[in-house]
Amino acid sequence: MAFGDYQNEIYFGGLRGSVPPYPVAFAALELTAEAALPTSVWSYVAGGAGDERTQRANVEAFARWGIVPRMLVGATERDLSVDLFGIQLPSPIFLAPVGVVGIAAQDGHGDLAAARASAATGVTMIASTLSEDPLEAVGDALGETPGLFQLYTPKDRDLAASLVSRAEAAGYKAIVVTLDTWMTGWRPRDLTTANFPQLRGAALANYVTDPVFRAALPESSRNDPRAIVEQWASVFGNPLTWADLPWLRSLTTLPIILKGICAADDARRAIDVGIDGIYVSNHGGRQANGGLPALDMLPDVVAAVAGCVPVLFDSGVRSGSDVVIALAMGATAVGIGRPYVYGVAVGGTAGVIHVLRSILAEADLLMGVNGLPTIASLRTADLRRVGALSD
Ligand SMILES: Cc1cc2nc3c(=O)[nH]c(=O)nc-3n(C[C@H](O)[C@H](O)[C@H](O)COP(=O)(O)O)c2cc1C
Ligand SMILES: CCCCCCC(=O)C(=O)O
Repeated sequence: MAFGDYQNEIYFGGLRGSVPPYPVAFAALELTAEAALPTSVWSYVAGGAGDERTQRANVEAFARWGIVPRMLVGATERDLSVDLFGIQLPSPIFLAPVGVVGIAAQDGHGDLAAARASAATGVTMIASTLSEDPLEAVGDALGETPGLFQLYTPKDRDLAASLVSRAEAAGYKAIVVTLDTWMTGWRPRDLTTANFPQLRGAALANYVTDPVFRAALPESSRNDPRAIVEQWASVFGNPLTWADLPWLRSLTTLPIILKGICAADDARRAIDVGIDGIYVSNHGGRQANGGLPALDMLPDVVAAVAGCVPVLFDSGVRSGSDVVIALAMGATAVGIGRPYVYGVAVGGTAGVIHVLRSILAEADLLMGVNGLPTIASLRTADLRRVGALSD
């Protein structure tokens, strides 16, 4: 079934009198998710760093780019598949790693909801270190869909090695190392609601199930939530440097992707030391305020990488048209972050499936009407900047 067929399901469902169960437009989804969540949870997932200007700029950046449509192509069949490390993925989108996502789910199992949606749609998921279900359970829920594991590298190297080897054993296909969040940025909404301590305790399943983590706790404290959170706080957040990369590389034969690389020089240097993939992201504006929109940093990185390794991208993607623009700029695959969290909030697994299918349907239909039926054709599309940065 073509991704765009989801449009027909919604139309004909509407004709039969059954309205779509979840909002289709992103703005409506956002409002519904906000209404469904307690204020402190909403503030955490929707909020960002500082006055959130970078977060807003991430979204607005997409509106400054447009594709020149091509006619008489007869793009009745579209192929949105991409290759990632030799794995053929049916679509070019993936679920970005979202920690603590369980707090947005009615049943607390947001990671499992996302993994089941990944299994149902074939959309790859990057499972966060900070999950409420152990990475093995999340991996099982992915079914046949390949998953990637995101590593928040702990200070304890043995614990890092243990997490990576568990991810390997659970069948994850790559390790995504996040570089930009070894400490949290200045997040006024969280500081105002003072909810961070409660959030921290909610997503430590990968730690409490880890033999290295458990061994570091006195036996009498292994089931004590306070001791677990304290132990976690003492190991979380290794401010990695270039000198750590050979060690990271030595942990696994799986491909390693670095998340948060936005400078061309950093991308080149990472490839020189054997990194297998670059992930352009500013963490959705949650870490550094006042920075450039992530999309505006993508072209330089794509040019620097020059096709040597895949370039993943996220931050600000809200629709199928955003996906198409990022692909036309050279991203290999495009990450969906907050929209899928809102899907969890409004409908659990079904909500995430709806969000993913809506984004894919829009991308598919857009490629058809623009006469750009494949990802390869998108790469050669005439993409024009339509406004200045200060618009
Ligand atoms: C609630 C929340 C939790 C996140 N947790 C993680 C995480 O555990 N690991 C990580 O690498 N990125 C994390 N991110 C960042 C996302 O992977 C992604 O970079 C970001 O959501 C993209 O921005 P957007 O959602 O505005 O499109 C998180 C984002 C949100 C919204
Ligand atoms: C103490 C660090 C917690 C990070 C939580 C997950 C995340 O990446 C986020 O953006 O929030």
